[in-house]
Amino acid sequence: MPGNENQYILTISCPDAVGIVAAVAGLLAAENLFITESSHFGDPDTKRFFMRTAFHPVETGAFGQARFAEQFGSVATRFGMEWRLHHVGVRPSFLLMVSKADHCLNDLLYRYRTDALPIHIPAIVSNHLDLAPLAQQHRIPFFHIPVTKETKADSERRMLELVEETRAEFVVLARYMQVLSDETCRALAGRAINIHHSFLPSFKGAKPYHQAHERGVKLIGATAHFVTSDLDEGPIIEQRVERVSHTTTVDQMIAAGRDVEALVLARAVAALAGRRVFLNGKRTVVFAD
Ligand SMILES: Nc1nc2c(c(=O)[nH]1)N[C@@H](CN(C=O)c1ccc(C(=O)N[C@@H](CCC(=O)O)C(=O)O)cc1)CN2
Repeated sequence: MPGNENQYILTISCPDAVGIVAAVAGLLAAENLFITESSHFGDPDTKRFFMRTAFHPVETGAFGQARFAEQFGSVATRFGMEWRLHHVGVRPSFLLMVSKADHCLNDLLYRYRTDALPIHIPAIVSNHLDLAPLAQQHRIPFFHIPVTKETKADSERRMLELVEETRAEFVVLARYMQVLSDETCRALAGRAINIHHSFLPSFKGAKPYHQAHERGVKLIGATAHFVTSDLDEGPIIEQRVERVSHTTTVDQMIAAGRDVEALVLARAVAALAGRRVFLNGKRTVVFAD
């Protein structure tokens, strides 16, 4: 089994139909490509089909992405596919956005530093200076973009410029506590995710633990979701819960929630980096790792 240098991941989504898997596998076989892992799902509601196939060329060095695109093109056209080919050796790039809370950023940076999360982090952006030292410790460029009602549009324009300049593929709101405008959400559609500190759809908004405590819940949680104009309504990628009781104070909920938020966000970033996440209307398809 070759290392990452010869591993590829093919991701496909298209209207569901008979013969898709056979056509894809047949093309890969014809190109002498060895499938190491493959997952697929057809949604009976959206009538949409999703497939993720990992493969490597049998003969090292015999594979060309241009030739693959040429050969695969006929299959893609026949089924109306949206498809992408990802080289496993190329680390996807995630621009991180934070405010003052450091637990999600700290966790992502630890996994990045220890190579548990094979990604590239070109920049950390914040509307406060509190987390600049953490970025400097990891030698990651830090950009302070304050946000007020008056500067919001310019601040978001600068953030989008940084996404372009750093060529970040994804944007992660790692407890970034400003609501992004519709325009910015459109610019980042399908490539920006947020960690919300509740088990959505319960307790949307800025203070979910206070809402949870007031409601007297017995489970708290966290949700990683795509960012859309509708606050905390985006398609869900990952969720997790933690048991609490009548004795649990709001501060204890916030403390317990930190670990849940950090884990949920790290799992969502890992799933995106592994090319296992697909948008499926208001929902997602997330293939297991
Ligand atoms: N367009 C979107 N932007 C953001 C989303 C989203 O789903 N869509 N998620 C939030 C994160 N978040 C909850 O997870 C959240 C953050 C902030 C607020 C809020 O009301 N903020 C106030 C300002 C608060 C402050 O200055 O500290 C506001 O923006 O007026 C609600 C929910 C990130 N952005």
